[in-house]
Amino acid sequence: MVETRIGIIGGSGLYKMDALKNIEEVQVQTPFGSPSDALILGTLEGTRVAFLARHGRNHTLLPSELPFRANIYAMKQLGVEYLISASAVGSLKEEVKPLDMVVPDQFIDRTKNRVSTFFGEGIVAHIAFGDPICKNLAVVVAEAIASQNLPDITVHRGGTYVCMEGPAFSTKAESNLYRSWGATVIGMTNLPEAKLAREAEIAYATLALVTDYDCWHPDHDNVTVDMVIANLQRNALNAQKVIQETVRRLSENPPSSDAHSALKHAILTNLDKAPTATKEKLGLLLKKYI
Ligand SMILES: CSC[C@H]1O[C@H](OP(=O)(O)O)[C@H](O)[C@@H]1O
Ligand SMILES: Nc1ncnc2[nH]cnc12
Repeated sequence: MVETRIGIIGGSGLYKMDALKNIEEVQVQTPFGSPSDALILGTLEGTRVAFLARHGRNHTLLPSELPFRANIYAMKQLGVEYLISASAVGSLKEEVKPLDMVVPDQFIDRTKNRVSTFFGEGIVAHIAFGDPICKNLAVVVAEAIASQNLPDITVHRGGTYVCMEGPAFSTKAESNLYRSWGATVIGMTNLPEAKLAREAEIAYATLALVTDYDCWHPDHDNVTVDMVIANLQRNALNAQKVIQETVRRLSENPPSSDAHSALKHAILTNLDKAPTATKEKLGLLLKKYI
């Protein structure tokens, strides 16, 4: 059921893409359960894409409750090879201001108790994750932002996204610790999402939409949901335009990606000796290697 090569996961405040045409809602079932919501197949800039509201269209799922494996596997089942992750983040740097956009190139995992792999049950794999974001896809996203010439909005290329567990926001001690590490932005959802995309050999890049200065900045109030949503609403149209331009560029010239062969040197178990049930469950991921 190859429907599209391009997937979009909309984060907080981005629960739909207004520009999507010829919409079809698809309830996708996966071996890892149901995704956060129906996948919305539609045409954007003449290209078929799959859109998923990360928290559900009514924002009913906490970061800790997200069915990360089902979300990524569902995208894989639809044929997705490039995944754009839109995410609301807090800024950890003075120069990264609310409403700016960041295309990170690194993550620090501060999540707890999240299942971060499709593997196990008799099949062991260790993907390379030194460069967790697809460099070539990240360039397309960054160029798409720059092309919009958004007034008073800066695009920051590169940077480190700290992924915390949540749902409570950070303490000042945590926020300043992350700043001392040189991290750029903070969110609650891009891991294990990016790890699972890599295991699924899907190129992944984040469009991080800065909504606040978290709780460290002496001249700004501590982050609240109201603050995040208000800034997301101010930036929602810009975010959709950026995603639309990214899709246009991707469909014109899909970049190569190391992610597309991520499992080639990662599977440790001799698949001839692996449990049949697990091979069937992971069939979509393993079909090139069996
Ligand atoms: C509403 S503020 C916290 C919430 O927003 C971000 O979600 P997403 O990454 O899906 O845009 C953050 O990760 C938290 O889930
Ligand atoms: N300050 C913050 N911390 C974690 N996730 C966020 N999403 C938006 N702002 C955030």
